[in-house]
Amino acid sequence: EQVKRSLVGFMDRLAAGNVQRDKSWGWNMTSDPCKDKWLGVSCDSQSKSVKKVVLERLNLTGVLDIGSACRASSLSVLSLNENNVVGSISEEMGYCRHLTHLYLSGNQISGYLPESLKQLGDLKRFDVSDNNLSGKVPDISGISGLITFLAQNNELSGEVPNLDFSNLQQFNISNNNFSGPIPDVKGRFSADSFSGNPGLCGELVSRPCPPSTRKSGDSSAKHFAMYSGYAAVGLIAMLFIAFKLVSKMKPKQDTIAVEANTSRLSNKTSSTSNESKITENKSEYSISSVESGAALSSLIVLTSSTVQGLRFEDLLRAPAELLGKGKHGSLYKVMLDNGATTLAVKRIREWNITSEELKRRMQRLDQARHPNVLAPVAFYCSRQEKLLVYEYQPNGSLFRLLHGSESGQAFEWESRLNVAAIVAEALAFMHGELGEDGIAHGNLKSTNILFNQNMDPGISEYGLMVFQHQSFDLQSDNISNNAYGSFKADIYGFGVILLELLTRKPVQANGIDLARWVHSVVTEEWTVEVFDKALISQGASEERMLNLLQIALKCINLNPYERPNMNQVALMINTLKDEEDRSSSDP
Ligand SMILES: Nc1ncnc2c1ncn2[C@@H]1O[C@H](COP(=O)(O)OP(=O)(O)OP(=O)(O)O)[C@@H](O)[C@H]1O
Repeated sequence: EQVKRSLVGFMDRLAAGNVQRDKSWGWNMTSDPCKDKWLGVSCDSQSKSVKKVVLERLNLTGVLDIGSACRASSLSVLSLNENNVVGSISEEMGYCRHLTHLYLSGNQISGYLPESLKQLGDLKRFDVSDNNLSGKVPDISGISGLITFLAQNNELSGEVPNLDFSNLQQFNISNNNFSGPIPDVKGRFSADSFSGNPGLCGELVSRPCPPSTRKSGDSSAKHFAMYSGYAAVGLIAMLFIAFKLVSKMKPKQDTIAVEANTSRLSNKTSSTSNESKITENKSEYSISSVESGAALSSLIVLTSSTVQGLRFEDLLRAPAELLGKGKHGSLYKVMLDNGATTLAVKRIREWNITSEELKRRMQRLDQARHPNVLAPVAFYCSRQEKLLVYEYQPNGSLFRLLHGSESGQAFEWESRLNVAAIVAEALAFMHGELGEDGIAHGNLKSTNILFNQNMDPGISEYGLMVFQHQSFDLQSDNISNNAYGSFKADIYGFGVILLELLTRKPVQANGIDLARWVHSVVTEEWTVEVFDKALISQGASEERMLNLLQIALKCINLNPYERPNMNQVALMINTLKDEEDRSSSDP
C-alpha cells in the first residue's frame, strides 16, 4: 500500500492537469503496479517489486518528485525523457540509492543538481540534457561505475565535473556556462562535448588557458608521460629492493623462477608439450613471496623466443614510456637492450584474480596460439598488481588507423573486409579453444586490434576480462557476469568494430553511441547514410557493405542470446570476402 501510495503520488504530481492521463495507464490505488501492468512500470519477476519506471514522450507537464518514486521501491531505472516536466531534482535523491539509469532529458527541470547525487553509488547512466538546470555539478567522482554523463543544453556552471574519463563512454556538457581548463579526457571526447561554454579553455577548444591554469602542451605532456613511466618503474624497483631486503632477513618461502624456455620451445610439437607446465625452479632472479599464501610473485616468461631469459629486474631497469591509461590500467612501452627489443607492459591494479587463476589463464592462452592473437610473452603477479608483457606492435591500432591523426589516410574496402575476416577468424579460433575454460577476450575494441610490421592485424589483451564489456543495452548487463555473457559480449564488441570499419565513426562521439546511432538510422530506412562516404566514392560494392552491416547488426542484437556465435560470424564474413575476391578478379 505504501509503495502504491508513493507511486500514485509521484504520478499525480507528474501528470497534474494532464488530459492525456488515461485510465488504461493504471497508476491508481485500486490496481497493482506489477500485476496490472501500469504503463511504463517493470517489476522484478521474483520479488515482484517495481524496478523500472519508463515514462517517455507522454507530454507530462507536471512537477518532478523523484523522492516519491524512489521511496516506493528499490528502483533501478527511471526515465522521463522528452516530456515537459517542471520542478527540480530535490535532495531526496538520497532515496534513490539503487538507481543505475536516470534519464531526465528534454524537460523543463530547473534548480541545482543536489549534493545527494553523490549517494547514487550504483549509477551508470545519467542524462539531464536539455533542461534548465543551473549551478555547479556536485563532486560525483566517487561514483566509479558511471559511463554516461550527459548535461548539454542547460545553464550549469563551475569547473568541468571531475569524472573518470577513462571509464566514460558518453560525455557532453556543451552549451552551458562551465569555465576553467578542460581536463585530460584521454582522447575519448572531442571539442563538441565542450563547445558552447565560453569560459572553458584548453587545447581541445583551441583557447589557451591563462598561465596559472594552463594544461601542459603536447611536448610537455610527452615528457610528463615519459617521466611518469620512469617514476612508476622506479617505484616498482624500490618495492623490489625492499622485497629483497625482507627476503634476506626471512627464510625463503614460495620462490618461483624465471623460466628459460629454449627446451620448451623446441618441445612444443611433442606430445607432452601441450600439457607442459611452467616449471618452478629457484633462481637468483626470483623474488621471495612476502605475501603469505601467495603462490606467485615473480616474472614468468612464457614460450616466446623473443624474451628468453627476461628478468623482472630487466623490466625494472629499462626505460619506459607511458603509452596510455585504459580502463584496465596503464600501458608502458619498455625498451630493452638499448632499444633492440621493445615490449609493451600492461600494469593492472585492482584485478581481483588469484595468482593460481592468472597462471592457469596465462598457460591456456600460451597453449591456444593463433598467429593473429598477441599472446602475452611474460607476466608477473603480486597481490597489489599484475604486469602483462607483450611484444610491442609498431604500427598502432585499428582505432588509430580509423580515427587517429591518420584518419584522412586511405583505407580501402578490401583492406577493411580483410581486417574483419582475420579478426573474426582469430576470435572464432580462440572461442573454440578456450570456450570450455570460460576465457573470452573480455574487452574487445578497436584499440585492442594492433598492426605488426607487415600491417597484419592481431588481437591484443585476450583474456584479461578485468571488467565486463559494456554495451548500451540493459539486457546484456544481466548476463555479462557469467562466462557465457563474456563470450556474447565479445560478439557485441566485434559487431561494434564492424560498425567502425563501415562508418569510420568512433564508438563514442559527442555523447552519441555508434551502435545506437546505426540502429536509429537503419530503423528510419536511411541505411546507406551510415557508410563512410570514402567507401562509396571508391566504388565499394554497396551490396556487400549492406551484407557486412547485417552481420554487424546481428552481433549487436540487444538480446545477447540471439547473437550468432563467432564461428557463424567468421563463416558469414569469409563468404562475403570470397565474393569480394571473385568480383575483383573478374575481368
Ligand atoms: N602491444 C602493444 N604494442 C603497441 N601498442 C599497444 C600495445 N598494446 C596496447 N597498445 C596501445 O597502447 C594504448 C594504451 O593501451 P591500453 O590497453 O592501456 O588502453 P585501452 O586499450 O584503450 O584501454 P583498456 O585498458 O580498456 O584496454 C592503446 O592505444 C593501444 O592501442
